[in-house]
Amino acid sequence: MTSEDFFENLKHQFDNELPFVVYRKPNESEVKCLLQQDAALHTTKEFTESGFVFAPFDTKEEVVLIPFKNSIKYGIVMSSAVETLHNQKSLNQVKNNIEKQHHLNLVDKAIKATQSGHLLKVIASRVETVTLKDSNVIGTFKRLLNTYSTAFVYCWYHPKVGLWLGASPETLLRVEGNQFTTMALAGTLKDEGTLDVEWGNKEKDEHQLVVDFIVDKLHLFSDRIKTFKTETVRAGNILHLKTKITGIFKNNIHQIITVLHPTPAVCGQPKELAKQFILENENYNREYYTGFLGELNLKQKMSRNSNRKNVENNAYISIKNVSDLFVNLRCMQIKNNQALIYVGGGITKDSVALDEWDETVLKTLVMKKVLQ
Ligand SMILES: C=C(O[C@@H]1C=C(C(=O)O)C=C[C@H]1O)C(=O)O
Repeated sequence: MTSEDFFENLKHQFDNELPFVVYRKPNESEVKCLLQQDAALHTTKEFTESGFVFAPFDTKEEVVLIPFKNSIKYGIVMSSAVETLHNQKSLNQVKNNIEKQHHLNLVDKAIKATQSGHLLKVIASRVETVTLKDSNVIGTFKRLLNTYSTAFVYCWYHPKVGLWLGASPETLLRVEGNQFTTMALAGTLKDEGTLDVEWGNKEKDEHQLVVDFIVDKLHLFSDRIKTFKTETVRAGNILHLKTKITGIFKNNIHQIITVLHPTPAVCGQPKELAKQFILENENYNREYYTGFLGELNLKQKMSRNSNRKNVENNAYISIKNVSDLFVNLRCMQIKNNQALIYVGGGITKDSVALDEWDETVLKTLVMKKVLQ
């Protein structure tokens, strides 16, 4: 299939108001899509089905599933950049002062809460609306593909839910058989062209809090947990602190998702207190922002031993369940010719409100860069 046919099929699906998802995993060249053959709203509770999940921030809300069995799957390999009209100038509108003041108030309140109570960290977020001149969604998705090769780039649509696009730098959970990989991604700096940066204590502390939470929770279900060295990584125009964590789990994926999501990278610590603060104070609905999305229970053939000398074992192929879930960050929802861009940052007792505002402005540029 040519890339033209591929995108034409997507457009057709969208025009017919049928659910679909199209995505590319970090550092991969294959772009995959799932075209659901009906307009039904499928959901999952137990995470036992095979499909593509789209989960909201609030765990009380339904998790949407595009089931593999009701869908047509395509994939194309795109080694070189897709042809697009790239709009380099970002839509950096003059900030609405009311919006800014509102966010500063929220951050101030969050700082006070972390200074005076049991709350150690909370993510304060906001949504910024940009009016679009161009409503070509597939074109926007192509620009995302071209711009963010190291991110999980996606466009997800369901007529009963909405249209979302994003370029996430954060893995929630990758599972292959009984092995899992996750990451703590927290701590943000503007990318000034080098990875050799000095992180402040505020960033190091808020990062460590996420690492400790994940390791602590995973110990309940897993063996051989390994925490890798913390590194500085680039995500678009931004740098983050990242720590990879791996292990072997004894239970099912549902339990791990339940303890991980939402992590203190996107909610806070302690989790319930942070969630309560967010639901009471943010004054808007995050919907799927800081939720998660990705492939669930893909059946994948695995060769048991890749050691070439061992010819007998090489012939032994097993089928494994593979899931690859990402946190829904650096994302936007498109509604009535407007892009709703969702951004936030971790607040601790050492946060400075204006710096936190600047961080959210920086994060909006990730999506604004691909809008026209
Ligand atoms: C909440 C967001 O990002 C999260 C918060 C970060 C931080 O506070 O430093 C860093 C990465 C993400 O885990 C966002 O991008 O909207």
